[in-house]
Amino acid sequence: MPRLASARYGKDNVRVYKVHRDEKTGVQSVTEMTVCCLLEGAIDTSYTQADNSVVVATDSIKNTIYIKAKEHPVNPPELYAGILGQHFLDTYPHISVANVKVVVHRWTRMTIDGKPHPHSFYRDGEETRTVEAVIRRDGITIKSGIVGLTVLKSTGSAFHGFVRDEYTTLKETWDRILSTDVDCGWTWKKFDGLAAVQDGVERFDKAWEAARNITMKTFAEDESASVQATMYKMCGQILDAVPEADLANYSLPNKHYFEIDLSWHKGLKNTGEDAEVYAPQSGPNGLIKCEVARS
Ligand SMILES: O=c1[nH]c(=O)c2[nH]c(=O)[nH]c2[nH]1
Repeated sequence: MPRLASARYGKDNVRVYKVHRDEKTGVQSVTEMTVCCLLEGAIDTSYTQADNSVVVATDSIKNTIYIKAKEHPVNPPELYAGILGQHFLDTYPHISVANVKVVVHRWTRMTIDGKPHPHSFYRDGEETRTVEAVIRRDGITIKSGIVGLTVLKSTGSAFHGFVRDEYTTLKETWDRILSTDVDCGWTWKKFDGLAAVQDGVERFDKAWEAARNITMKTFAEDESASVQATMYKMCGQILDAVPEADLANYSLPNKHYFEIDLSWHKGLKNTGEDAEVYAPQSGPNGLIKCEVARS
């Protein structure tokens, strides 16, 4: 007999937009997010015995995502994720885990004639702010992150001293282009419950801002010996800046820019110190990951 080893279900790709209108100033603020909410619990019979009596319909889960966004703040996303997940545990005794993922998309306020515009915004990149929360009756775990922040430095990056053997063609370099799409995260120490998430809620925006600044400053200023060495430094700085986080992680593609030998055309010099025109590669790319904990 087969055995149901694990199961979760819910609604994915629920797109939500919320506006806040400041009646006094007329200034409006907007949040756009994509939400995934998957439930676990005593739901096995819905799979094994076609028993729908234990199923909170995914359509109802979608409705709940909208209703909780109306009833409660959606910022910071860590708080909204906690509120949404807690609702399912409080409402349905047979549900024991809510897995909530929130992806916040950028809408940056326009500056028009030097002034912040009260109700117009632009998408200044595909970078998102992410939250993965797991809500259980004995506590809430939250991982926050930044995904899709594309960065490039045109110098200040080297890569040499790596293994050279009969498989190696890569030349050592003391000066290369470094580019990546940042995917980084920081995992919060477990919260006892929703009240603990709510208490000192400003920690979440502060950590996000710190992680973003650390990522960009270290990327820009580090004389990088490798992606590995630079990302490890970033993780350490995030752990210093966010004392309530006990893990920091990065996953970084190494997006290669190849030199082009143009010497065949009138002896044009375009390699080594003369390199100016490069060929950006869409793949293959390196992919380098690490997770750093407190010692
Ligand atoms: O920073 C780097 N790390 C590597 O592991 C690696 N491997 C490679 O071919 N180029 C690079 N660059």
